[in-house]
Amino acid sequence: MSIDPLYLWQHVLKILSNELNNDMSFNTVLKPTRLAALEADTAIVEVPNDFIKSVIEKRYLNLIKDIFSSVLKQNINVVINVNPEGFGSEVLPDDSISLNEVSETKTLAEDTTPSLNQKYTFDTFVVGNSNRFAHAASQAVAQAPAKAYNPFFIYGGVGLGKTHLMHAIGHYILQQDPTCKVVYLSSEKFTNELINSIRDDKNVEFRNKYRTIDVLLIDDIQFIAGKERTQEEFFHTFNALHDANKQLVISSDRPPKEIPTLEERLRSRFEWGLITDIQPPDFETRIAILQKKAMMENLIVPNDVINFIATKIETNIRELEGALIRVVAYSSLTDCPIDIGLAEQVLKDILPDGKPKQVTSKQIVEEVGSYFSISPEEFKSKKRTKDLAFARQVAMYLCCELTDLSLPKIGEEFGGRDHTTVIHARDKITRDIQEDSQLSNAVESLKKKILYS
Ligand SMILES: Nc1ncnc2c1ncn2[C@@H]1O[C@H](COP(=O)(O)OP(=O)(O)OP(=O)(O)O)[C@@H](O)[C@H]1O
Repeated sequence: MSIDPLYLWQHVLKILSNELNNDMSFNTVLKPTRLAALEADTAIVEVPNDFIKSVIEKRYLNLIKDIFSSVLKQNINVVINVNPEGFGSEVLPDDSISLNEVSETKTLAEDTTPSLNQKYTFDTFVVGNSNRFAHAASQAVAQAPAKAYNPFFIYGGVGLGKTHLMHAIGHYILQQDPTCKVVYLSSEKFTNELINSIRDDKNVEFRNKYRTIDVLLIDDIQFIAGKERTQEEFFHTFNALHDANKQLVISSDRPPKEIPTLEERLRSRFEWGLITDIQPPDFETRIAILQKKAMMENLIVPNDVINFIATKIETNIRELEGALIRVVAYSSLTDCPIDIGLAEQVLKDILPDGKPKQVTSKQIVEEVGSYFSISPEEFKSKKRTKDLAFARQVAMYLCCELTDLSLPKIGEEFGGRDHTTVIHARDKITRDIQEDSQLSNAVESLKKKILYS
């Protein structure tokens, strides 16, 4: 059995898009491409014209090679060939634009049609205990936009299906009414467009674009925390849409009240409607997701291998899918049958002996810092503001839990604090976790991030 090049290429592009942080040139240069063949150790990628070929070769070739090599666990050469056939007319014409203009090709007026992933529908979403409520609420919103719950706020850890549900809502609404103006975007893109509109003096255009739509699906809202001007603009967009009875769907990696430096007026608005969370899937749901993915992609994978993957990867559905692809791709490249031995071999580096990797205090400080929007230096500083002191205690607690460092050593890592401070932090957070389920979830997801990413 061989892996479908289309499927493999989509997977590579997804990783690439994440690596490039949704860089605007992605849609212009990298999307109109396809994997024509994967022969031995060479991937042949087809592009519509010489211009795109030269941009990819100059900017992205090494990254693409790295991604292929890591997905397929062997060195892969990548060759870019020009083949205009079958790419359609929407592709950027050859030489129509210079290399340094690539990231400027999208205008504000453009792109109000949502870029919804065709695969992210309610039909392809596997429902389990961890996401049942979020799924039911999403369906209610899709069936009665702006009537059921407005705004609708979904939160949960990385790769657990928030974007999938948002797209499913968008698809459903468009099926019922294709004239409906549905816009999906990340809060980062909203911020970038706002910045561009200020730079290009196109504020009015920006406002018109976002205040005249019927359904706004905005992903990863936590990124607007601390960005005053974006919050201000989003506040007005929110009000304009809500007042006009338009649906807002918002996602985040945490509930509104845990987003630091989010303005109170926005926080309270996010709490007007329904807030729902998605938890990591249980074992049965992980199995069901893997079986569904295998079925959708026509992959034949033995049950014991599915069980093996579902046992090993517990928290992130994106990683679950990635592991399945790796195993199938490796088997098709090496002509070896898919069995547990092969799966173990292929997934070895992401599952080191099943034991969690060695954790350092630096990693803990980085993850906790990114969660609370605090820089690593601040953890060491003498400052004791409430938020900082709390984040520091969480980081100290995690150092006690996840590293072999002694208490004095942990104190040292946090700006030379005494070991009794570390004991106090450890005991306090242990108590807080027992009393506060949201904190408990947050600490659990931080632990998983530190241990497995
Ligand atoms: N319940 C599910 N059934 C089927 N596939 C799922 C389910 N949940 C997530 N997935 C798949 O897992 C992958 C990651 O999901 P998605 O991108 O929606 O996660 P996310 O929560 O938005 O993550 P992030 O926080 O990184 O943005 C997608 O390919 C999605 O289709």
